Amino acid sequence: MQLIADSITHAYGPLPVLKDISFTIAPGEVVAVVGPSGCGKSTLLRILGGLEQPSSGAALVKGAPPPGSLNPLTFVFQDFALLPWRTVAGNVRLALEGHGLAGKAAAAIVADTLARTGLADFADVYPKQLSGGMKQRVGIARALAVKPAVLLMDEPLSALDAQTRTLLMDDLVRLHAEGDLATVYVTHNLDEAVRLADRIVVLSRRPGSIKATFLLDMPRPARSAEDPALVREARRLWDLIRADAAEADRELADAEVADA
Ligand SMILES: Nc1ncnc2c1ncn2[C@@H]1O[C@H](COP(=O)(O)OP(=O)(O)OP(=O)(O)O)[C@@H](O)[C@H]1O
Repeated sequence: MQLIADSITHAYGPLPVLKDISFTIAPGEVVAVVGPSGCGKSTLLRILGGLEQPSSGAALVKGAPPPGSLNPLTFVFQDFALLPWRTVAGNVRLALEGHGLAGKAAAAIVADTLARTGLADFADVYPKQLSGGMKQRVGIARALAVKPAVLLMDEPLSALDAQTRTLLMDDLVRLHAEGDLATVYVTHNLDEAVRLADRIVVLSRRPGSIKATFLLDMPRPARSAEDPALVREARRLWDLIRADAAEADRELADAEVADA
């Protein structure tokens, strides 16, 4: 299944947010979306996932989702969004219950998903007993349980410390090596983008339009944070974003002063 951003333009009332965004996410691909604060990254992700309708253009799906997919487009958010009164297994099962799946069939999927995400020993633990990294593993497990074609990840690691981020990036690399899962990965963190993405879409400041697209053809499992080629790519990205980011920060600061 392909997910297609087809000339997406969006405004909130008088505020133009996105301008003529087009790209395609193929099976197995990881596309990172980066750009200055407020340029419309999260809005674009919500539109791609069908949570919002764009002012013009469309988010299109072409082809069939993987067999057994309960939710072809599934979100993973920064704040984990776990239910505190449910165990790890209970949180993952919740995603299945939403699709009418219970009993043995659900239990088998939950067990398989927990094993794939390194959570098998934590099935009966409650979220408050888990570190931030483990909580986000549960968030990812819950998303994987419904067998998505495309994961839509909005700053999934930005609440975590650097070490935990590295571990979870390793997890994501492994999960993508298992099959045809595709991901749209919104991030501020250019190191995450160059570690994980096949393609990086760089948005301009608001209204976000595509300023550049970077292709990274190095195999994901072979990449490491210290790799000089990746460090160079991250620097090229930053050079491209820097002026827009500074301007976007000034606009935000001006807006805050005006609000005060
Ligand atoms: N529901 C909404 N109603 C009105 N304005 C909104 C809404 N959601 C977002 N905005 C505005 O649209 C612009 C883009 O927001 P969005 O969250 O998509 O940007 P972003 O690039 O993800 O930002 P950040 O990098 O800070 O997370 C911002 O100016 C924001 O205030």
